[in-house]
Amino acid sequence: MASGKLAFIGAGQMATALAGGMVRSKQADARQIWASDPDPKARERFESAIPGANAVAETAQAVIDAETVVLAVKPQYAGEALADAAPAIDALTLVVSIAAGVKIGSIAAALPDGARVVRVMPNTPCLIGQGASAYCLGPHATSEDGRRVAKILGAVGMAIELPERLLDAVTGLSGSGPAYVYTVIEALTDGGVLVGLPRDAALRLAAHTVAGAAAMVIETGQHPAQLRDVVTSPGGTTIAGLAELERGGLRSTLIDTVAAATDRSQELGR
Ligand SMILES: NC(=O)C1=CN([C@@H]2O[C@H](COP(=O)(O)OP(=O)(O)OC[C@H]3O[C@@H](n4cnc5c(N)ncnc54)[C@H](OP(=O)(O)O)[C@@H]3O)[C@@H](O)[C@H]2O)C=CC1
Ligand SMILES: O=C(O)[C@@H]1CCC=N1
Repeated sequence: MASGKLAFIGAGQMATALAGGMVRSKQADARQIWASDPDPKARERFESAIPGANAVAETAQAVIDAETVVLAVKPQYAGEALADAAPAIDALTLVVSIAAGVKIGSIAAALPDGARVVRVMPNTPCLIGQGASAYCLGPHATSEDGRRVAKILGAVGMAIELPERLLDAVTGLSGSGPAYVYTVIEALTDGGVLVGLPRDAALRLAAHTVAGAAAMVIETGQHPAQLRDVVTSPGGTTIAGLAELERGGLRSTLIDTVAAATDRSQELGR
C-alpha cells in the first residue's frame, strides 16, 4: 500500500474518511489516490479534503491499473459500480468492499473468476485514526492481502479479522455505532444545558467524558461495571442518575439498537 494506485469507487463520506486517514497516517501518497463518483460536488469535496488526490466521473479511469480498489458506494449501487470496474480488475487487483451487508460471494460473482476480495466494515472515526474495523478475506484473497488490509486499517484505528457471518453484527455495532454515541453526547449536552451549563461548555464536557470513559475501558482492561462502581458513591449523585437511566431503559434500547441495525445490514445483503 505504501506504493501503488489506490482507487475508490464512490467519493462519499467513507471514501473520504478512509483516504484522508491513510494519507494522514502516511499509508498512502495522496497523488496515488483516485476516486470515481458521478456527483461533481462529491468529487470536489474529495479533492479538497485530500489535496493531491484525483476524483473523476468515470470508474474505468479511476480503477485502471489500481493495485487496490475500494468499493465505497451505497450497497444498492454495488452491482452497477462493480460492473463498471470489472473490466479493469484481474488477479493483480485487490478488491476491498466496505458496503454494508454486501457479501463476498456477490462481489466475486460480479468480477472476473479468481478475484481477490476482502470485505471490511470500518467506521467514520478512521478519519482521525480512531476507527474500529473488522475484515474478512474472500476465498482467493491471500494472507499477504490480509496483512495489507490489516495494515491499512491498523493505520486508521484498530482492526480485527472475523468470519464473514459476523460482519453484519459488526455493522450494527461499530459501523453504525458512532451515530449512537453522537446521539448520547448530544443528549448529555442537553442535560447539561437543562441544569444551567452554557451549551459549548456542556458539549465539551460531554464529549470528553465519553472519550475519557472509553479510554478507561480500553486502557485499564477493567469491566465497565467495575469502572462504574468506582464512580458510584453510596447515597451519592451517580446512583441517583443511574436509577433514572435504568427507568428510561437505555441499556435495553442500546441492545435493541444494535440488533435492529444488524437486521438491516442482513436485509441489504439479500
Ligand atoms: N457512512 C458510514 O459511517 C459507513 C459507511 N459504510 C459503507 O460505505 C459505503 C459508502 O457509504 P457513505 O460513504 O456513507 O456513502 P456516500 O453516499 O457518502 O458515498 C457514496 C458515493 O458514491 C456515489 N456513487 C453512487 N453510485 C456510484 C457508482 N456507480 N460509481 C461511483 N460512485 C457512485 C454516490 O453518488 P450519489 O450520491 O450521486 O449517489 C456518493 O457520492 C456504503 O456501502 C456504506 O454501507 C461502511 C461503514 C461506515
Ligand atoms: O448507515 C449505514 O448504512 C452505513 C453502514 C454503517 C454505517 N453507515
